Amino acid sequence: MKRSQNLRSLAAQAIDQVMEQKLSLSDVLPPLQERVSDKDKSLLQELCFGTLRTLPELEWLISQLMSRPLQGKHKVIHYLIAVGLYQLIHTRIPAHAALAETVEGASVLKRQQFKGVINGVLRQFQRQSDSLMAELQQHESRYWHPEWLLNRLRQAWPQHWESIVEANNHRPPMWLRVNRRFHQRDTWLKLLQQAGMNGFTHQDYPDAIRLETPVPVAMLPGFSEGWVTVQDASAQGCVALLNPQNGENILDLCAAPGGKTTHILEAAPEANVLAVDIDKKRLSRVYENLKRLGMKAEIKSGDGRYPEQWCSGQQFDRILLDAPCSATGVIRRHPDIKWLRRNNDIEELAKLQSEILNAVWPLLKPGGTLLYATCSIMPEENSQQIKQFLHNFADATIVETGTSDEPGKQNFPGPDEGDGFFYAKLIKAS
Ligand SMILES: C[S@@+](CC[C@H](N)C(=O)[O-])C[C@H]1O[C@@H](n2cnc3c(N)ncnc32)[C@H](O)[C@@H]1O
Repeated sequence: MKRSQNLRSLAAQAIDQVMEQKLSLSDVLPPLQERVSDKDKSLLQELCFGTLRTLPELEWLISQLMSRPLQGKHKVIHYLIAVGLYQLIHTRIPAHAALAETVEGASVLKRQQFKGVINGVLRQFQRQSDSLMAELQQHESRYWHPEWLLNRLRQAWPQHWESIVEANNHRPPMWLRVNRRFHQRDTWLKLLQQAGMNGFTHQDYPDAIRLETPVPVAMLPGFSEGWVTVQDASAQGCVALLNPQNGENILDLCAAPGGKTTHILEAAPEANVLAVDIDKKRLSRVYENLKRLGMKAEIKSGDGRYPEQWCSGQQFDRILLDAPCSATGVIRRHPDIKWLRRNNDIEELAKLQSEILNAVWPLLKPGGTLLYATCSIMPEENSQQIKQFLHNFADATIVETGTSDEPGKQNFPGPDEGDGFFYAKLIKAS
């Protein structure tokens, strides 16, 4: 039996590490989850995700409620107060329990001296919440995004930025990919319905099903047998567009953790797939995913910018380049992205993407297909990147995904849709 832990103090520590040390929540949260009972895991996750999602609102409220913000080694208490406010505004946790547990969090963090301050701030919020929440509506903090990102979104997507922000601020839908090797999508959907759950198909992506209500994977028919995989619909669009065929040589570059490697092999089980990624630790998850689904691929670690390090003269029929990117299309799944990315990352990533794209184009056979994809919604990483590429490489033509003047297909996140994603399908002259 795990001892009961103060979840608010754990959440404050996780948020402190994301915000102050710029660590990813997906690295910080799992070791904390191990310290709590199964019952408490989902509440701890909700406190971390929710507080990071709404942080600008919480920060603005704290600035109204405290004359001097807590800094330095006491910053964790600042985040504890944010966790307290998050519960009062956005959860159904009874206010007295939210208050008591949050105040107690200060003792667990060995900062008893702040118990009175935390109690005072949270109670003052309760007294003034109507007027404070009304005033918040006059401030940019109501969008829950950092200023640099809002500015970029407004500039890039004057028509769409508000719906993008709205989608980013909601919990994501749960999408599944039905493994064609076992069932047709509609057959598995019937199995899901027989098990008392419901799902919806996607108009463009033939293997995708969105669950009406997210559930633990163990409840899904045949999950452990590999009948379905959790994967966002837009991510599935990559293999729909790549259209891999049995017998072909396929390079899956930037492959880890292997979500698309396994999809390629579900669509074309007899394809020869080489999966390459720079990150050895993430590559171990490609092995795990292949093993779960009983599939085989060649796996190599290497830098996409230097193919000579991992490819000895091989040529490919198809290349999937799922490029490293700002991940601005998946903020609703990873709200820490808003706080880990910086404004000038976008240009740095665009440079890296173009170096990788230029380096692997020569590995494509004449007549072959390269699918460039990102989970970004920034034109610099997407349409502008491909426009420049088409300008530089006369033997490249864009098909099915826009034109040379307006290259690519850009998906935006939506409540019943997949994540924000970009695809450009390029064919090499034969
Ligand atoms: C969007 S993720 C890939 C997701 C993966 N395709 C999937 O479907 O599961 C981008 C990947 O690019 C890898 N990466 C970053 N820089 C790279 C480089 N220079 N060469 C190769 N891989 C790189 C990262 O390690 C990361 O795994």
